[in-house]
Amino acid sequence: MAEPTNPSEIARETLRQLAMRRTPPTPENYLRLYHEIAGTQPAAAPVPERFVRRIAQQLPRDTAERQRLARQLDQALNEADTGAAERALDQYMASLSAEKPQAWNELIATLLRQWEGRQLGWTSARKRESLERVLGASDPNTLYTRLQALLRAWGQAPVDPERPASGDTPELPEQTEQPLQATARAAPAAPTTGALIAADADPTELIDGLRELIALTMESVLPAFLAEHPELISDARLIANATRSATDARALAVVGKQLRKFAHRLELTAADDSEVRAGLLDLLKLLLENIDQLVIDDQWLGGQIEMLRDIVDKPATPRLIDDASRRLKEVIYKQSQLKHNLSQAQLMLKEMLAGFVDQLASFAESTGSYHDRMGSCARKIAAARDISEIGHLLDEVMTETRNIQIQAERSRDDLSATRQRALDAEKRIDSLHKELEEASHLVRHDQLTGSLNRRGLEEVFIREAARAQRHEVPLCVALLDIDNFKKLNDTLGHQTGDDALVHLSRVVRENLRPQDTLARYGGEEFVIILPETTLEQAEQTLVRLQRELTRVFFMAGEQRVVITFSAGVTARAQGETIDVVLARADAAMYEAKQSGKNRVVRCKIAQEAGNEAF
Ligand SMILES: Nc1nc2c(ncn2[C@@H]2O[C@H](COP(=O)(O)OP(=O)(O)OP(=O)(O)O)[C@@H](O)[C@H]2O)c(=O)[nH]1
Repeated sequence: MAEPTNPSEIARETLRQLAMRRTPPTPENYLRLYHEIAGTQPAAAPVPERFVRRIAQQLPRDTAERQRLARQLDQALNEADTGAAERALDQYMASLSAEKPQAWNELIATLLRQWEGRQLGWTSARKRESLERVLGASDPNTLYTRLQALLRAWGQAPVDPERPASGDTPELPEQTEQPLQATARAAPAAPTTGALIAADADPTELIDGLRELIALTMESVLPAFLAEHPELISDARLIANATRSATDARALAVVGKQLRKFAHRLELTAADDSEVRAGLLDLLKLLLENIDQLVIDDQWLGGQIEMLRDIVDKPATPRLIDDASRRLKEVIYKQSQLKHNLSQAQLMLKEMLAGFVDQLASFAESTGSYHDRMGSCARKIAAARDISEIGHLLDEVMTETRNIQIQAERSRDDLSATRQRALDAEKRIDSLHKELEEASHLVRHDQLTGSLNRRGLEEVFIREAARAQRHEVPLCVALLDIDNFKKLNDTLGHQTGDDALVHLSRVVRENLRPQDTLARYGGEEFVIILPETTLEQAEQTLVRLQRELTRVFFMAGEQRVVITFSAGVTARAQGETIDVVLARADAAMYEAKQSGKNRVVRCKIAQEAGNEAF
């Protein structure tokens, strides 16, 4: 038979052969036999669509370009547009081959540069945290891309004007009236939108940036405010992860839902927290208002109560609370010592009184037995028959009388000594009571001017230095010395000199910010601690104080007296103790005196040290 040539003949022959060869008539057997008869090659089996889609989904979308091409491929497959799908796939493959090798050297150099930089919203702690997270990437490509994104975020953040890079003098506003809370919480603050998303970025980059921003906020910012709600912290972290891996619209929609739910829970939690805070504050107020009903003698607590009332009446700042707790602890310590002395003195008084009563009792006993013996002598004398018997009895009477006289004298001396000791003890108890009352107010303050004394100054300096270091902000110290104070004392009297010191402290305190501290360093020398202040601003502050002192006269009776001072200001360099800083300020103050008084001199050395002045 002639070879079948047209398709219907081949098909017929194929069916015949299947029957003759007793081959099961499956589509595969039919196809194989058909090609055998036609002498053709079977076409490659069509690839199932599901399989193609799966491959498309697995394509890495780790750059904006690859994301765009992969999306085009998805769309072409959805629309069953094979031509468009092929084109998208070709371009995708070309993007892979065109990829430059990752320039790790450049990336690391940029990392070093950006690490040193001072970007708004990116404190060192926050940088370290985000870097650690990026370093957790599972493969080098992801690591490279994430690191790139992170550095782009750092690089796009505006320069932080309050945190100088090395070599810059930071420019702070003249009166940094910023509440402390804001400063303390600056570290975990969310980066500004501009820090992650440039306005001219393409939409894909914008979405990437926004996703990263949401993830960072959930991961690093929120936990700082949710310390008491660990379950919310772990949910926030889960959402951060979900946000990072949400690459298509559906996944983003899921994240959106989670975020909405989470925001609602946050709202409820915040409302509960604020209710608790308000409740506690009310409780404290109630306690403070009624303290006199609760304790028998509230005199010793006067200072502490006043301070606590001050705190609850004003909006509290960490600095205020820190200061108050330090002062409370100190007064509590001093008072516990005084109370110990007081109870010792009271015990002594009690013992003395007991001794006094014992002595009286034994004296009464001796006089009682003397009385008995005298009675027996009298009876013996009455019964005596001759004078020799009476002489013997008289000797006995004399001896007993002398003994009782000696004993009476001794008792009198003892009693008057005991009385004196009791009076002394009473006096001591009185003075301890007074000290207890004063301890509440005077522990850290100079009694004449009410400003801090040296001890108070040292404590404030240590606290401010630590704070400045922690927040990487400058800290300045000024030493001022009243000009020609000896002359003022000599011409107007020592009392007027004292009044002048009080006047100066009042004017200075009234013209400083609440966070600044004035301390009397000794004699007519004062120290001012200026937190979060650059050297230049510190100098300006001192000049302003000088002006203020010439404006607000000191009145010595009817006489107007202008008080001036010379000052040295310096910035604290990292790690410096108060002695080192004050020695520098003192040298500058000396220079101010030498160059004509009523001046402020900035310490030159500190300017260099001030590069790291925190
Ligand atoms: N009234 C009064 N005088 C004090 C007090 N402490 C120190 N002084 C006096 O302050 C004076 C300081 O004198 P000096 O050290 O010569 O300084 P000055 O006269 O101000 O001279 P310059 O510092 O060079 O301007 C001394 O006479 C001290 O007795 C105080 O608490 N009250």
